[in-house]
Amino acid sequence: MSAIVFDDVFKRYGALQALSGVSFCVEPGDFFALLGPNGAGKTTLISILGGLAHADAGRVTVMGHDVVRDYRAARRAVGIVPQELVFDPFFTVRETLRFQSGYFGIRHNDDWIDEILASLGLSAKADSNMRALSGGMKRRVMVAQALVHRPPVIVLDEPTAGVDVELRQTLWAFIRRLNEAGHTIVLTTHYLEEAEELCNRIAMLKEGRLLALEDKHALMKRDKARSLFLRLEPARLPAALAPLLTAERDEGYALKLSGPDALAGVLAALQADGIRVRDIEVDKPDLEDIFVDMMRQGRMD
Ligand SMILES: Nc1ncnc2c1ncn2[C@@H]1O[C@H](COP(=O)(O)OP(=O)(O)OP(=O)(O)O)[C@@H](O)[C@H]1O
Repeated sequence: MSAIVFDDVFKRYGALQALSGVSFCVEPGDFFALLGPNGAGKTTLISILGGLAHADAGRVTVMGHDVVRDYRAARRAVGIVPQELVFDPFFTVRETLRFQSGYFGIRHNDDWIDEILASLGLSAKADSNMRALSGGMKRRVMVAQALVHRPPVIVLDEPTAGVDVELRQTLWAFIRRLNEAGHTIVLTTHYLEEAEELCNRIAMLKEGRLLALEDKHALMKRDKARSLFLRLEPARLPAALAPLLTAERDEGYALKLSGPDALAGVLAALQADGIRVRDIEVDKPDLEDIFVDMMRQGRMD
């Protein structure tokens, strides 16, 4: 059984088609990234998952529970960390978390609450009022709140937007531990390096459609384009290589290669013109290059 299933999900806001038939699954134990530019429909998908919005058509399940017909069970199976800070300013941090536990019918949850507070660096703030916390601390509470009922699936909607490096590291260390303990994690992020570092599967959404969904390593291998930087002696690029030139800098030439095999052709062209290579660097594409490329092409797989 998949942890999450989105099956042909459509959602329209007035004239705007926010989701146009999105289908994909997240498997148990995945650390899954949902990427896409502003307005792609990521938050809309997550809202439907959490029962905060209804799909016009299609089906969504969490741990086998339909988010509409089996709302309560579906809701219990998932913890969602929202993008916005939503809280009651008059409660303390601990009260907020106890209240949230009560919402799920869980009593005597203080041991787990203490563990979450400690893992998120919030122990010293347990008795502070929410309104007295800094923005970063409030965001930690949002994360804690999503975890009080120990959901098997944890969804984080841009959890590190506007958050300092320290919290980012604390948060990811904790989320990683939860993933290792068997929790399924889904995150939306604009920080591609975060997705690259943490996630094992990546989906890309654009204008309400899924552009790609792949194992991270397959995705990174798929786009074989490499960039090459050469310093030459004499400093002259053979005419045959001019179409590959992307920039001249630092007394050298940056070339775009169509794949790893293209390197042999470049070297042969240099040799034919009697040009010696003084210096050579080959860059692997990172996720950001691939992402930008795919978004530009609107590639549909
Ligand atoms: N309640 C709403 N009413 C009208 N339009 C909405 C509503 N919620 C979202 N939209 C629109 O639906 C589209 C998808 O929005 P959504 O928030 O899901 O995108 P996103 O991928 O999460 O973007 P971001 O990265 O900016 O958070 C956008 O064009 C947005 O303006």
